[in-house]
Amino acid sequence: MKVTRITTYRVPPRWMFLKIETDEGVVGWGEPVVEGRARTVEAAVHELSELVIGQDPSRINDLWQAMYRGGFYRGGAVFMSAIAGIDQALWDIKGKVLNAPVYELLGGRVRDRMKTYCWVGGDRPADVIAQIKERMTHGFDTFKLNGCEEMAIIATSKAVDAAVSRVAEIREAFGTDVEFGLDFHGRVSAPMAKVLVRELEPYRPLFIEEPVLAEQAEYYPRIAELTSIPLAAGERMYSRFEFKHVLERGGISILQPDLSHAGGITECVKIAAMAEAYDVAVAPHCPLGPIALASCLHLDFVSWNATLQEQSMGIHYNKGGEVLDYVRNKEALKLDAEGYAMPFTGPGLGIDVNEELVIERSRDAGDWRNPLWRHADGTVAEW
Ligand SMILES: O=C(O)C(=O)C[C@@H](O)[C@H](O)CO
Ligand SMILES: [Mg+2]
Repeated sequence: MKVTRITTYRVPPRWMFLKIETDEGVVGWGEPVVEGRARTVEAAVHELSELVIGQDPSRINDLWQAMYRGGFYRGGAVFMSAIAGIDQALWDIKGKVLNAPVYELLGGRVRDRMKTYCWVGGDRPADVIAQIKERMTHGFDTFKLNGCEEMAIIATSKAVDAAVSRVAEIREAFGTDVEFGLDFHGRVSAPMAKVLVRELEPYRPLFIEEPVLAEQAEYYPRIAELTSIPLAAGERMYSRFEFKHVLERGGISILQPDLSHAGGITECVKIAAMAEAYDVAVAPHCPLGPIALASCLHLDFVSWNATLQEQSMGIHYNKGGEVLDYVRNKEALKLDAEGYAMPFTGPGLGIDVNEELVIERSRDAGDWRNPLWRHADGTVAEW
């Protein structure tokens, strides 16, 4: 079998799907994207396709190494997201050829179902109590929200109080009937992270995500020394070679590799295994579409230390498109009454992509951008 063509489709709300065709008619789908830089990743995919077209799609490991090492420069959000989408599609093809779900090809399931969580609140966390109540009617009991709005490098007590009181309200309203992660989203400086983790400690959030920016990773162990709240990070790290430093330094209890940013299934399964050796959990990051989510779930089903799966159904970013829109076999991503995902039964990634709708929606995909925030003094603020 040979790869004959790689096609990319930018689609609403802010995703990109990739289709790999072969000379034997087997097709695989992937989801490469850097949110807000879809066209850049699209260009990277088509440059990398020179290494894939004409090749045997079954040789995923060799194709991965060629894409990663073959261009001299490596790593980073764009290249690793492009590789991720191609990798996902190659696994999809392999599973279809061998008539097995990807998790079977990776050694079979360690669990019967996978716990998921959903977002509440938006860029600026608001209405979280009402949204938690609403999501609980659908069986969710685990949530994530942004921990704060813009946060100055040395923030005011008012800004700290706003972050803490929101969490206090959640505990006041739901007690321990709910669990929730707080996403600092890289908005919090190292000095303010020390303040916030101490103030938040009494409310026991399930985890604090991106307590500081990934480029401040040396602070993870220092912040971890100040709190018992598990720290989580990973959505802006892109390969084993970045995650290894985090594991060696310590401080992070939950790694959150993104299957559409960190080199795909091939790379993230290795990251999950590395994390297990350090007694660190994995909770794959996934604010994206159905193919990304399916890729995460195949990793979850074979990783003993997978603890939670982010899924973006109803996330505040999904304007103009929802996770199940592009999926014919919507039942494959149906969550049970307690918010768990079930093992796929179909071959490959287990997602039957509605290609007609993808093509139609790709004609007017728009170019999603995250907002550029600024502090009151006009300086750029971390979004
Ligand atoms: O889901 C998360 O944890 C996020 O931090 C969302 C962020 O990754 C946006 O997707 C960036 O566009
Ligand atoms: Mg996040």
